[in-house]
Amino acid sequence: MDGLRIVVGSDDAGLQYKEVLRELLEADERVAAVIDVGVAAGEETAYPDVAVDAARRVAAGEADRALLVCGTGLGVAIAANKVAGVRAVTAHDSYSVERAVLSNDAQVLCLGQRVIGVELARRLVREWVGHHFDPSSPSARKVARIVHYDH
Ligand SMILES: O=C[C@H](O)[C@H](O)COP(=O)(O)O
Repeated sequence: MDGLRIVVGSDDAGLQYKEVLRELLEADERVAAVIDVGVAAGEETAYPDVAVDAARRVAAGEADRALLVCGTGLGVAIAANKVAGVRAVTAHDSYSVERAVLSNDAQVLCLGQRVIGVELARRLVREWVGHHFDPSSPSARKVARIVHYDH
């Protein structure tokens, strides 16, 4: 399997975790490329703008996945889901992260810096990179129904 191309992004409330998680992904041999869409320190871009930028890159095929961080992981998910073809989830436990990929073929994982500790965030991201959707699984026809409602 080819390495993943992953977009990372956050607002100011998620910046610290975004930096930590970007470094973790850059050091992961399962990851081919990491594209950072901000924010940088001192920037206050609103979370919907960062999330939609990242989601559009996934929808355009520029990246395979996106990892987004805000205070709760909620706003970035709501915004990313506005982009047709993108399935973004907020997940703060191991099982949900697994099922987000295996059941929902979600390309975007959203985390809340104000919700979980950094070590849990790191663990969830390491696990997330190891999950891959199986298009021949029984879940595929359900995901196809989500895709149907994109149009
Ligand atoms: O979902 C929104 C995020 O948690 C964001 O980082 C903080 O948003 P707020 O400043 O509107 O609470």
